[in-house]
Amino acid sequence: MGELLFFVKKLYAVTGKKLFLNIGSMITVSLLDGISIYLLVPMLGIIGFFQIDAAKSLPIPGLSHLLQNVQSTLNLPIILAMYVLIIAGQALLQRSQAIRSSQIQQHFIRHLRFETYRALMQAKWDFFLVKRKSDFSHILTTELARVNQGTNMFMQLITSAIFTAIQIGLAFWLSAKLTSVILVSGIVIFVVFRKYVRKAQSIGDRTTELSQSYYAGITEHFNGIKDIKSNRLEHIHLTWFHALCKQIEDNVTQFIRLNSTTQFLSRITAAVLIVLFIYVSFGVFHTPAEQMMVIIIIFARLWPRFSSIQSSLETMVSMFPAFKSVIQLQQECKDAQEWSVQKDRGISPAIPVEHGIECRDVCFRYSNDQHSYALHDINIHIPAGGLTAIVGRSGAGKSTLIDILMGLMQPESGQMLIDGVPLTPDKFLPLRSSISYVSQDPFLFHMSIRDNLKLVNPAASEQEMWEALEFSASAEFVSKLPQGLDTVVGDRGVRLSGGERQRIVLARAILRKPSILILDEATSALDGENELKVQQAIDRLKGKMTIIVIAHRLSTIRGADQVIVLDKGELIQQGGYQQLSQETRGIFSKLLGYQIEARA
Ligand SMILES: Nc1ncnc2c1ncn2[C@@H]1O[C@H](COP(=O)(O)OP(=O)(O)OP(=O)(O)O)[C@@H](O)[C@H]1O
Repeated sequence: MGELLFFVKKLYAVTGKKLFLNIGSMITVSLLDGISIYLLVPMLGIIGFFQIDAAKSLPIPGLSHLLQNVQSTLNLPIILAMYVLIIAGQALLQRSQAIRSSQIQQHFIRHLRFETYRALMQAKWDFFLVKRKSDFSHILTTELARVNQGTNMFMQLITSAIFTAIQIGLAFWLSAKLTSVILVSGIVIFVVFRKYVRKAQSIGDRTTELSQSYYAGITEHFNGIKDIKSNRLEHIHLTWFHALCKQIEDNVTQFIRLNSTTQFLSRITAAVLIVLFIYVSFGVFHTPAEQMMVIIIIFARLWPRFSSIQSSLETMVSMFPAFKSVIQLQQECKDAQEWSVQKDRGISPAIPVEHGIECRDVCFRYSNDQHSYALHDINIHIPAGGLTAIVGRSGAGKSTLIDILMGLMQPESGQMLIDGVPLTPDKFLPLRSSISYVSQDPFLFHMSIRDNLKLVNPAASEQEMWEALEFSASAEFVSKLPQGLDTVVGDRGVRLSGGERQRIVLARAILRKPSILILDEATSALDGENELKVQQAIDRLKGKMTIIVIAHRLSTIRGADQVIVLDKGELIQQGGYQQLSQETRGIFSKLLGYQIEARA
């Protein structure tokens, strides 16, 4: 019940007055429907089906008088025409109400979809480190589709509920005793059927679990398809997939079985009730035939609504877990929102770095229950306009340091300063506006090279794009592609080699004209010749921007103004390339020695 209320509140918050307007038109449609049934009485009276004493048979103040007048003053064609007019008016209203219902539903889903996506986009980087990405896709697709279906059911439910309430009201007016009998039976059935609604909700919970596993599984498998195929792991994944599909099938069958059971029970109950009803009306209450007929017509139309209310309720309730997971994700994202996102409207003015970036006593752990620190007591100064290289063994903390330098994560203690001014969370986004970052695993979108480049600088001219490609030693290979700049690179850039992909991403980073360029193993996939070209181009950038490079191949950082050596999260050496290579006891010269040995 709490969930239903929360859902309705949210629906109202998003759709506002439209929801009430729709309910108003539902009431009108139902009233017209009732009137059209009442018109049957004078119609049948005129035809001579039975003799009507409206005052006795339809004891509704005003209406009986009106019907008697109608019967005595109007002839059959006019009553028939009125009937058609009312039905046509009702159909017209029903049409616009159906459209409005769908608009409300679509507006609500669009809102939820956008709100969720925006919340995700505005969440901090650490949030993504602890979450499964497939869960986001799952919520944004499957779960929202279920919420859509549930909202549709909700609209149907209120239509049916209003229709039922009005028809019951009319019938009550006509015969309070008979209607009470039916109403009490209806309420008893509803209470008895409540356990089916609860069961529907638990099936809904299971649906969420299963489809989450399905999404996570297939996303992971297709991300690792090369490993699966090359290591002959297909059968393991097929077995998993087969078992999960079977569970999904069983779960759906269980829901259908439940739904059909309630439908079945409801039909049987309807038949028993009608029989009882006729017996009680004739035998006990001696109800007049025409009044009986109107009540029977009303209930014959009403009962399917009763069962559809039950069915809609089950479907709607089975969608609540999906709604809950959408709202829960939104809340988690809001709790993890970027510090400065409220003030930032997408385009933050870049922070110019004139003197340098400094880390003062920076400590960082990925989680509070970890003993070891990924970074411990880091004190460094990165001069503006210079080339700083960060080196160290695998797991030393290089990428973590870069993430902190980019304001993606906040130090647990200590602080970062830009030109001597502490970097507060409200400056994280402006700082990132001045950075171009190329990761270890460069990412290209499934579009043309041109579109990939223009992503960061939509106004870039043809010449600027070719200059950036020239910088990253990719102009030659791009010009040889059959479609040149318009070549589509495939999913994540799969149609290019690793080295080509890296070079395009590098061109994209340069095209942004950043004041800080961060390269995390950005030339690792290049051959010697291209790496040298890129190296020389980076050296030429010195003085124009602040460059920070993470490199495993130490030969690529010979031109660095400063080398920072990390080990197990600690800063263990800092200085010029030549200076560190001569400190024979230091880790840097050891690492250098291993690499010379490996090449020999
Ligand atoms: N998301 C994470 N959650 C928990 N621990 C992490 C996470 N990412 C990194 N670590 C840990 O933090 C430490 C530093 O990792 P980091 O990725 O910064 O090292 P690195 O020097 O960049 O390594 P590599 O050269 O292999 O990329 C490692 O011990 C690593 O296991």
